[in-house]
Amino acid sequence: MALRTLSAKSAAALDKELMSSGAFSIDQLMELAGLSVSQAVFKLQPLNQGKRILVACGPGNNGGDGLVAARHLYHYGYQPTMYYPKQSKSELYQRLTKQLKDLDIPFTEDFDSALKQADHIVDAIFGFSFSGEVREPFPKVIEALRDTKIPVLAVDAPSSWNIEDGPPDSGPGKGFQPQALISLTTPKPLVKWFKGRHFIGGRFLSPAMAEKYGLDVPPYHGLDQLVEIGVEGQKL
Ligand SMILES: NC(=O)C1=CN([C@@H]2O[C@H](COP(=O)(O)OP(=O)(O)OC[C@H]3O[C@@H](n4cnc5c(N)ncnc54)[C@H](O)[C@@H]3O)[C@@H](O)[C@H]2O)[C@H](O)CC1
Ligand SMILES: [K+]
Repeated sequence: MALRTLSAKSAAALDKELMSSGAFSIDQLMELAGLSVSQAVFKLQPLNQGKRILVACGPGNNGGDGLVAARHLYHYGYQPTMYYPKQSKSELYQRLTKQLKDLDIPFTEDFDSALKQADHIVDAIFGFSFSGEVREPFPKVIEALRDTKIPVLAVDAPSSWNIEDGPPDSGPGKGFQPQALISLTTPKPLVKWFKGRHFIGGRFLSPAMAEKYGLDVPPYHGLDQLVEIGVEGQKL
């Protein structure tokens, strides 16, 4: 089983195609992506080992995956706290945010204090559309993720890593190596530099679409919305 990687450009093209000829809405894709993220947290952080999950969300769809994951985590019995400093005004994000507020899930602007009270962190800041130097207000957040001893699950990419070239040589993300990563749809080239536990999620890829992009449909089992890569028989 070889899961091939997809460049940032091809990942964006596949996303677009899923939402045009594939007839999916962004809400659907994000719901399934976020559901996968929540299942990865469930595997990495059993409820009886600490329920406090700090979910750091960026301004784009990677952040949206974090918003969706937080809702599922709440329903599983976790206590999510949201850090979402650059909130999108689009209707989808307003709805996802309201759904969390209706569950009394707290939103904080004080990332450092929230970090001190977290058992696990979800890095949903930047995904495949990240480029260049990390802009405000995120440099100090990336630094904190780099330096913390609390485990971090990165969504689609460790935030601040270049999608093609991996970890940055300078800046706040230099030396950031999260404990776990969940790649959505398929891994991006940066996984070559990633050393932790690696999951694939986003269980919506059709065999025809996979073939068109030269990918394999990951070997999902039963009800699972994710598959761990690098465990026996599923080496990348
Ligand atoms: N098919 C799938 O796999 C799906 C994946 N999803 C997730 O969507 C992201 C990609 O989302 P996109 O909105 O294209 O971009 P990002 O969230 O990665 O980031 C864009 C956001 O970030 C800002 N930004 C970019 N660079 C910087 C920088 N250097 N400093 C600060 N800010 C920056 C930019 O301005 C935008 O606002 C993918 O990775 C998955 O996680 C979908 O949820 C569903 C389908
Ligand atoms: K991320």
